[in-house]
Amino acid sequence: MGNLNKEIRDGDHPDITEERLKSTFDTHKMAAQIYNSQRAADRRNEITSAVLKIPELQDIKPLPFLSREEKVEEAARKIGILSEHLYDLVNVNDGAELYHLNNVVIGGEGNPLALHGVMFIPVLQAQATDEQKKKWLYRAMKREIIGTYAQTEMGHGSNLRKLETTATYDKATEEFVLNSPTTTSMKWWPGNLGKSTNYAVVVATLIINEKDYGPHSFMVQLRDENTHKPLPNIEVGDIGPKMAYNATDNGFLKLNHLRIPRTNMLMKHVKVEKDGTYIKPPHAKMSYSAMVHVRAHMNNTMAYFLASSLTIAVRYSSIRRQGHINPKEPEVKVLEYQTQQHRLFPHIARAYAFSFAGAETVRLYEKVKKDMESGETELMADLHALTSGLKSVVTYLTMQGIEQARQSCGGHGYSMASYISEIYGIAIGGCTYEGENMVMLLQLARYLMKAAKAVKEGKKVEGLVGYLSAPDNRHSLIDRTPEKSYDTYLKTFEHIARQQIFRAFDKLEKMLTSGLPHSEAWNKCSVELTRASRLHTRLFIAQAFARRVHDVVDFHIKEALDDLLHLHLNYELLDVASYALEDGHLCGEQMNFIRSELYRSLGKIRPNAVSYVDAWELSDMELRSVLGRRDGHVYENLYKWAQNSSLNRTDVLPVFEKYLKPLMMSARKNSKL
Ligand SMILES: CCCCCCCC(=O)SCCNC(=O)CCNC(=O)[C@H](O)C(C)(C)COP(=O)(O)OP(=O)(O)OC[C@H]1O[C@@H](n2cnc3c(N)ncnc32)[C@H](O)[C@@H]1OP(=O)(O)O
Ligand SMILES: Cc1cc2nc3c(=O)[nH]c(=O)nc-3n(C[C@H](O)[C@H](O)[C@H](O)COP(=O)(O)OP(=O)(O)OC[C@H]3O[C@@H](n4cnc5c(N)ncnc54)[C@H](O)[C@@H]3O)c2cc1C
Repeated sequence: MGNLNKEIRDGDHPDITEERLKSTFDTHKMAAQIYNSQRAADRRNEITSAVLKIPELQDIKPLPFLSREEKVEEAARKIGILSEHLYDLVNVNDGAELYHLNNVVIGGEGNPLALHGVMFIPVLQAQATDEQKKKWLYRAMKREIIGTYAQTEMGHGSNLRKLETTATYDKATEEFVLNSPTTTSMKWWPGNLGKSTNYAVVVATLIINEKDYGPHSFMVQLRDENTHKPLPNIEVGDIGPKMAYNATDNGFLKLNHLRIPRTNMLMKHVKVEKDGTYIKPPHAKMSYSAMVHVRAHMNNTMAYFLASSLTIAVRYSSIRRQGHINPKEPEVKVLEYQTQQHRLFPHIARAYAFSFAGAETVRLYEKVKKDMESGETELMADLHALTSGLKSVVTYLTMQGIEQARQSCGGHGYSMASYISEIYGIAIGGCTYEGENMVMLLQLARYLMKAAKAVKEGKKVEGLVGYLSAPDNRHSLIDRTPEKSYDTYLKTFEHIARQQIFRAFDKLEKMLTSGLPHSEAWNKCSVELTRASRLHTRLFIAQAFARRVHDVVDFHIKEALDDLLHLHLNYELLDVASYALEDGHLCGEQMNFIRSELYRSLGKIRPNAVSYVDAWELSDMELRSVLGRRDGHVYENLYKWAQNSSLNRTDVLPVFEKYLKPLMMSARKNSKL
């Protein structure tokens, strides 16, 4: 039998090989859990190997040394090569493979086709009629045209009902007139809008006969297909540098009474007839499908960002030696410190948990998408609630985990050589895009309040909120009864979420009964409401993790995942325990038990720590991190990496003659006086 950890190679740093030799599970079989099938895990590695053989696809130099213009150019250069050879070189079959290919070749900082794939194509697939698909979708899929999704404006992103861009129907010419009447009505933020795209699905407020019908989607050609020059009545450009994600040209767009044909409104579900008659869609929010699409996939992208940072931090912690635990022995790997383990391991468990919760969410999304094609909309509310909560909780916890990973690398974590700060910058955009986190938690809260009301009225609720009408124990049974598949833990999470949901509900009801208008009462309860949403979502994540572990067949994989689940449940419960202590559901003695289980878990995870992150099978090319190198040879490569600094091109910089020398000369002259 070969090594269980598949990353072991001759010549690697002995400290990291020592870690890998301790693995109790086959890392490639674990990858099959993370990526949902052995075939998917195999394909990732095949694609990585194919890319490594193509010299033009390698980074010209480490990305942190490129200027913004160079980053934009480098991403476009690679997209060009990739598009030419997508099928013959690497034979990409589906969205997951394409995503992986992009991560390896280009990375997370963006590329000219990012929004084209993430939103433009999905919105056409979901909302264009067959005729419109023939006109735009097939051209888009062949990359004859490049598009984006232009919804957010300078003045409004969260409140879509107040978008200022108007699409006014002109019955006489059978056209819509698209207009940005104010500075704040300019589209602001859409990815790749600035310089790359020549088409956009523009979301604008539909006006027919002076009546406001709310946001609708329109296809707009922005630039000439040959010269790429903006078309008349269109002003378009880049919004400038951002805290990260700078290979992407997020843009602005001003439309000046631009006329487009009536048939440019996406009309699969909703219609404006020639005479201006408006035909409603089967569900009022069907046009929000592109956002739901991205939200449904965000758990997996966040899991990936978190796992990338942890791979870097855990590998580095296994070769970084500093300080002693036993003064008579050599300096230890920093991974031996319990504080380091406590800082990193719970986030490893979260990365796995997000991936498993993500797989369930994508399954539900695919079902709803199929239903919607035939006009069936029953599960849309469930999906919206689930994805709203998950996008908020997962992005926030990912942000925490990446920052802990960075700090766990000490000083070198702060260098771009770690690349963690770039990953952080890219990932935390997710707290804002696709719905600001608080706004989305409040969307879930609407759903939870409806369910709570139904339960109070004696109705039985089912599905994601079924636990609200299930029997509850007054006291948690953790450490009070033999544990069966973490049942006592999951019931405790249920209790905590249920209590908070009803607490928020009662508070809201009390205010409403006192005569406060609903919107004011809602605002005064909104912190409690967002807490309810977070607890409900964290329960779902824990349940999804437990369901996955339950379904695993391979003994060693199951055992290793079970260890992570054990850590996850104890760590997360401690994080939210105050809710259960408040009403005596948990007592101090049980808290001690949970804490000691957490510490025991850290010890159990420790020998497999490197293997848990190796199982994500993230190649050096995609990690782009000196600290996270697979071979563990960090120090000599840190020195090599610094040689790329343009400041090192000469020993003496011009600023010396210009500013520093005069400064010192004058100081010396003054001291001689
Ligand atoms: C690689 C990196 C890629 C990055 C890509 C980033 C791209 C982007 O960011 S694109 C822009 C994303 N923008 C957003 O997400 C905007 C966020 N805002 C919204 O989605 C909406 O304004 C929202 C949902 C908050 C409120 O919508 P609004 O139409 O005012 O509805 P609202 O009055 O609150 O709710 C009405 C009902 O519709 C329901 N509803 C809202 N959205 C949906 C939906 N998508 N599906 C089903 N039901 C929905 C609500 O639950 C509510 O139901 P109920 O009345 O039963 O409680
Ligand atoms: C990296 C990145 C990429 C993006 N890509 C695109 C794109 O491709 N296409 C596109 O159209 N857009 C894009 N966006 C825009 C993005 O979708 C919006 O910025 C986002 O939806 C948040 O809206 P906002 O900026 O209006 O925030 P605001 O709503 O102004 O948020 C400011 C504060 O107000 C609070 N707030 C607002 N409303 C409420 C409320 N009802 N209740 C309680 N609190 C509230 C928020 O919680 C937040 O704290 C992108 C943004 C980023 C950062």
